[in-house]
Amino acid sequence: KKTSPLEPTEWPIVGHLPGLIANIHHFHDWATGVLAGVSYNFEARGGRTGLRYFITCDPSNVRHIFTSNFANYPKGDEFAVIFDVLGGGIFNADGESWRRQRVKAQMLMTGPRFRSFTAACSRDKVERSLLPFLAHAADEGSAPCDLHDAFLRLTFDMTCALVFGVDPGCLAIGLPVVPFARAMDDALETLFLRHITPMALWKLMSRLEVGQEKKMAEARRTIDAFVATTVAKRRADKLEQGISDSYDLLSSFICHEEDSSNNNDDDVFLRDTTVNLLLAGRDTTGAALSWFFYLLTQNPRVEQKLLDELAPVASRKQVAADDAGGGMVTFDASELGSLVYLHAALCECLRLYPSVPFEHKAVVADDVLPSGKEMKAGDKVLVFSYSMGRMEGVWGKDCKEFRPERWLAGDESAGTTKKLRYEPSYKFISFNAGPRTCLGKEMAFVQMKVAAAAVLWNFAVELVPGHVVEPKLSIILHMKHGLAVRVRRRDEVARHAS
Ligand code: HEM
Repeated sequence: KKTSPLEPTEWPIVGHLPGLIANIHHFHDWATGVLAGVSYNFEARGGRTGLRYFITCDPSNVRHIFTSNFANYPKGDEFAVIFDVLGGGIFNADGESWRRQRVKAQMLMTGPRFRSFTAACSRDKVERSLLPFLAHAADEGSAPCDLHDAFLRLTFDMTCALVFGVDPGCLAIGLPVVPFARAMDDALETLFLRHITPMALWKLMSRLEVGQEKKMAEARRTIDAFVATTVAKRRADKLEQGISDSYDLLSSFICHEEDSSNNNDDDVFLRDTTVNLLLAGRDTTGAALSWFFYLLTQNPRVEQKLLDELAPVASRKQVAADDAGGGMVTFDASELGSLVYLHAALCECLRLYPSVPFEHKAVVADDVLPSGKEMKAGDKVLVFSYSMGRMEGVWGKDCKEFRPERWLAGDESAGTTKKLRYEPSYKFISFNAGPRTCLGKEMAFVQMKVAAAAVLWNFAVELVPGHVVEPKLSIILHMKHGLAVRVRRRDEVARHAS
């Protein structure tokens, strides 16, 4: 069966699976084409395998699911089983457990103390690790470097420092293999495959520890061991010296523990919370930075406009940087807060390449969506953020172009200062929408701005000719083949022309 030419054929017994398998190598773009061809809504059926999802990228449905009828669309038990590595942490939780975790995490993450810790950590890590790493790559001459890997290492170190209070040093020169970081990558890859493999099959593979599930089992052991060691160390710190001066989230959670006799339950809570926060913070921000620089290599006009915007801030700092000997400039988050074009360019990047390309929801009670689709209790919904950012009906005819200007209101030529245009979250869903909106959005912008501004100002980045950049199949929008680039110091190229 097929109702439109862009829709995959539905076969007896196996449903849409042959179409999915044939297009899995370019899954996100294929799914976007299908959704565009069927008015943004599609029911994917896996025939007798039992797989069935209602897939949507329709803003009116998104608004309904994430906000207006939020209580009817939790994450659901089945997804908690798929994402078992996250335990009962905030990403997996629903109802009262989710609400309590959210309140606690929000209290710790939005306070001024943690905010300034985030800003200081980000700047410090960029100055002490990212810039020296890129300087080393630039001095090496013609050898390409993988900027995607570098950004993931950077954000892993940054997030570990914020969450655990330890810097694993992933971005040290020589790029050491860090088993914990590798384990997180393996886990994410498996989580995607579990969405498209019948549950009975992947559960059997998991029990037998074969195939991809073998990797998952090993990853889980590595993650659990790392967290257990770190929690034990932080507890020991607390006993020995008190850790009230530490700003990282783990220390804050330990300080807020109500009953110190209940260490076992607390350890499970701390394990789940920290793994969730690490996943939330590391991969999302690292992936976004990678796509941002990929887009800049393809759009020199935007790159120049960003340099123009940075120039007045940088010129105040250049002398100090030259005096210090290195000649490289780093920026504080407070200096970048007013740069609207930088903010717009990051939003535009996340519109085209949302770090979380799809979201999942379950249906509690029968309901009718604004598109007219009847949902039954127990149904599963996938909301495709990647596709939503590329729909003409949502973003206009130029929706595939990288054009930060779409985020700006006001006309400089007419004397009005540019300011950011508000886009509702049910249309720009990259940070989720409604009560479950990303808790780290502000923190993510701080990290991205500090890293992006420093790299942009100090280095010219060029994509290695012929290198193919495309998304990887994962629940986070990583790059399948990395981002192979050559970097040069800006003072060796014509510096900041305008
Ligand atoms: C560019 C960077 C980021 C993007 C695009 C992003 C996006 C998202 C999205 C789409 C969700 C919803 C996920 C889901 O429910 O399945 C989410 C949730 C969340 N994010 Fe972020 N995020 C980013 C950075 C961060 C950072 C740095 C943190 C801090 C550690 C963070 C903390 C969280 C938390 C705690 C939630 C769960 C909220 C809840 O369920 O109530 N995020 N984020």
